[in-house]
Amino acid sequence: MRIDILTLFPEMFNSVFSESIIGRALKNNIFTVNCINIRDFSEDKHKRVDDYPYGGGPGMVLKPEPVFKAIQNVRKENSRIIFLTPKGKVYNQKIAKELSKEEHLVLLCGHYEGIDNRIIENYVTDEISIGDYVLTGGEISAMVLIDSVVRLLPGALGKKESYMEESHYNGLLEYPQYTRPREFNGHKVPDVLLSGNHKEIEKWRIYQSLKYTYLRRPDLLEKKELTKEEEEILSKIKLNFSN
Ligand SMILES: Nc1nonc1C(=O)N[C@@H]1CC[C@H](O)C1
Repeated sequence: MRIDILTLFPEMFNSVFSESIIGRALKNNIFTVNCINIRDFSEDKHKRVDDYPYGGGPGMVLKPEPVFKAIQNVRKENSRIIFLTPKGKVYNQKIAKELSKEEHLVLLCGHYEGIDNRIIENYVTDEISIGDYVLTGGEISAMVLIDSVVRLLPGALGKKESYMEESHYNGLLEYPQYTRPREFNGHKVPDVLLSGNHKEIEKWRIYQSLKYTYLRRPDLLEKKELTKEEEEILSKIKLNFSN
């Protein structure tokens, strides 16, 4: 997978691409990435990339020409041109999985009050929001998208870092995790996890996953096709936790 990032602040991405799992995936050529400064495509002698909004109002708007030139400079036939914006569809693991199968992602990071709408209407394929809040720029949203997509690419996660059972992967919240020591500040690890009884451990994990999802994200349960066993466990949970 190739990822091109169109941004006014390419330096913001340095640590993301040099550290941890994403840094290692890059080093191992699991994906390639290129940060492009939109300002390099401004033909204005002052390298301006923004201007006042037509119709008045506060703030500035990203001009269409430099953004268009930057997009044309990187786009390929089947590129997904993704504009990060609070007005987009809210990002989730399902979208991450879908994007992880693409060959080429172009991430357009907004700034100021936004971007000239003619770019969105005519050249953007996807508008994605990472949540209902307003950031100062789209760069952090782009980092969130890259992290969640790259970790799904074959070979990105090492043997130890399985993602098969993580929250929002199988549609439910993940069960609680514990590691050594067995007792910490008087708090013990649940006995079942020390029992070596994998059937019981699996049952405990399904129960915990359904419990957390029922209590914190019942909306995920509505979308999830539960097995008969999961339905039975959920009925017990509802009895135990019905307030
Ligand atoms: N929430 C979000 N999900 O993706 N991007 C955002 C976001 O707040 N973007 C900023 C809005 C104004 C500035 O243009 C950039």
